[in-house]
Amino acid sequence: MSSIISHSATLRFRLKDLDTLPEPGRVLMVRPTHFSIDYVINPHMEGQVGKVNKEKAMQQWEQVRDAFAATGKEVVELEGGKNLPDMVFCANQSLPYCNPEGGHEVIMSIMNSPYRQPEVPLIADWYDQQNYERHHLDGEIIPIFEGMGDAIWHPGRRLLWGGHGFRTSKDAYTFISETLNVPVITLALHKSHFYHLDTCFCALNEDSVLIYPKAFEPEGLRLIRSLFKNVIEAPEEEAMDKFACNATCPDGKHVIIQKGAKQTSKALKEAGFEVVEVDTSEFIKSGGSVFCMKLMLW
Ligand SMILES: NC(=O)NCCC[C@H](N)C(=O)O
Repeated sequence: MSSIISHSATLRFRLKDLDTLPEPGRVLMVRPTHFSIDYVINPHMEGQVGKVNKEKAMQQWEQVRDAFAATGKEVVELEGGKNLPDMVFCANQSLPYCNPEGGHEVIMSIMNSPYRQPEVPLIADWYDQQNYERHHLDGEIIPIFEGMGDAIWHPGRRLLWGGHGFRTSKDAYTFISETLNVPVITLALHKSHFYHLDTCFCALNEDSVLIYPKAFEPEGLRLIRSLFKNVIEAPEEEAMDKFACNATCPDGKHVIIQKGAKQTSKALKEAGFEVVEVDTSEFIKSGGSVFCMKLMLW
């Protein structure tokens, strides 16, 4: 069922009308060997050029990797490309999918920044080794799409949430919806600190989502509230400084999140989740945390 839904008035299905989507069993991570801040392409990077502590970043990355492994997921490690300091944020170069026949497909990104564009062919090579069917957007028509930074699967259902405004053009979702045969709910982003959907929206399980509400337009909030029964809200300072909404719930139960997001962690615990705190402070300097540092796949 392909369709684009941008207004709650045109939402014609309930979650249980949609086919189920299996839980991803694997986690891809790119080692931060070449991670650094060499340029500024989002507001979090301002004043941070040259300020990454590389040894600390490696330790933090290993802690995140171990947290995913502890949930029982298979972690696949890739080496980052030389001179590609942002490749560690491997949520961004692609959108993988497991189709109803169990086949593996992927939509490759068109990165907004020329600094990051060479990351995509390296990740595409990896998908070829994994026998994924690759799809590419027509760059003449769709200028930008940043993979799972903006396009996030609804846990357990064949439904995609698609952020747009800063790093992804809304038109990308027409191609994605038709190619993968899934409905896409589009969400406009309008605050530059929340430039990817994954900075303000974390789908936890089929019924629950963690959001920073002010990053959305009223219509986007209506759509989110129409499909998630439990909407947990992160306060501004935790969403902004602790990247609280850039958490990941890989199994519907554990939430891996930047440490120190106290109110968010409390709300998650009250909602029945097990909170696993990690420190990603070196990566937050670049505008990313747990969610961006990995890619869930099948
Ligand atoms: N939010 C994400 O999905 N990724 C973080 C990307 C950080 C990187 N410095 C960038 O601005 O592209």
